[in-house]
Amino acid sequence: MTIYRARVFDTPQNPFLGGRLRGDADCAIAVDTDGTIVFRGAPDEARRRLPDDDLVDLRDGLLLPGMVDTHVHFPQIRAIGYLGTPLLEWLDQCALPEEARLANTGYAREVASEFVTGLASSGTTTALVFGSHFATAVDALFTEADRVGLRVTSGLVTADRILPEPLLTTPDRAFAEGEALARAWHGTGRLRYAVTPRFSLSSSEALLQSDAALLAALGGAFFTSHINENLAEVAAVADLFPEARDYLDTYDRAGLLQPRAVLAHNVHPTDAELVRLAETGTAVAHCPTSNSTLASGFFPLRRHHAHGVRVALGSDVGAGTGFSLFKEGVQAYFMQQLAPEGGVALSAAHLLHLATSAGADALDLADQIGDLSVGKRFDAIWVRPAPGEPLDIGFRHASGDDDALAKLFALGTPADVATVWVDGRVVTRRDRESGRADRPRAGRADHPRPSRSMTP
Ligand SMILES: Nc1nc2[nH]cnc2c(=O)[nH]1
Ligand SMILES: [Zn+2]
Repeated sequence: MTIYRARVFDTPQNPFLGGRLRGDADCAIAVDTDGTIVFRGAPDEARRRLPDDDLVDLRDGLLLPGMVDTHVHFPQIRAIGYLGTPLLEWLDQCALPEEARLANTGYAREVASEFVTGLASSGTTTALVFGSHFATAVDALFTEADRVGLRVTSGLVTADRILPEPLLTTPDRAFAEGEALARAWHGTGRLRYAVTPRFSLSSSEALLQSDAALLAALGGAFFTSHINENLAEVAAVADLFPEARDYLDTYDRAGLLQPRAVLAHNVHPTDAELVRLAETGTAVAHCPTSNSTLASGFFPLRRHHAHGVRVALGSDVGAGTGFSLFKEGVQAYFMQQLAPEGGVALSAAHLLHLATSAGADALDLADQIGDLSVGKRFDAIWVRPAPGEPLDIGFRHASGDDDALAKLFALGTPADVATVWVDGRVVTRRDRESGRADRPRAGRADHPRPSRSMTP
């Protein structure tokens, strides 16, 4: 058992439904050797109940739930930062040529290591990851995620038209390769499989049907793809699927929609699509830096919520500009502030909820992660800015919890994420002197600065 003593922020009560930020100025959280939170309360009570257990003093900073990224592309870490083109041109010029390089398994392994390091060192402990068109590359991703211990749901990306030839497959091959990957990884440790057609634009009806058949065959797997991101894309999908009522219907007709489904973007939905998303329980990943980079448009958050559609955050690396969900949170705030039809006024508590509990809910993990309550897994991040940095000054002069959290979203970067735990084990820690995050490690029980002698 280890007791962590810290200032703790989380959002067990949904702020979009009247809940508030839970800010505990001086809180003890006891975690058993299995990684479950077994006590949360006053430090002196923790000491009374658990007099012999290690106590780790994290009061110099903030303890938050691990971040949950519901849409991020593994093969695109080296493509981040290509500015100035809309979606379809960006795919042609930037993303797809890079994705083709993952045919080389050595290259894919390097990228997998960079990618998992990028997630962990930014404080992302759980992610729904868009995989690669190459089964060997997806295998490399699962291998690395398993080694480090992150919670990753991912799968083979499928396409059978429009994309460059090396990225194409056939419905039969997609099924066979996806099934083999899922048999190897779905349910292994913290890993799960996601059936992943790239988008309807690059999918025949037969391919979507084969993806749906695999989803049905696996049981408990996810479906993820893109939808309604860009107006030229939406028009092209309408041309290719004349029978479909709308973009969503291309997936719906194949039988892909379900509560374990996450569609990225949905910047340009119809009301009928929002109704159907809610009916099927499909969640939406809102990716605000990507929507800005590619000038895709303003995300209609109010309409999603009015229809009862679940929304969480995605970084959409590499159209998105990095892994940090602090940045995605503040960009979501900016865009709602500027939305032409009137956006949702987002508080810092809303942003934390979108980056943690809402993501846990979208990934059907709300019973395990998303906040730091008793009974949940200890997936957590310790944010400790360097002394004298603007975030450190902000924390020291904040007027209260909401103000401190707003400063975190305004100023926080991966450099401020000092330690990251999954299931109670350190997966990465940043060296105070060099500022470097150590290479994410293979889930060893390993805690920062334990001190049994410290009295709370
Ligand atoms: N943002 C984004 N949208 C897509 N639609 C199809 N593929 C992609 C992709 O890689 N990134
Ligand atoms: Zn994407």
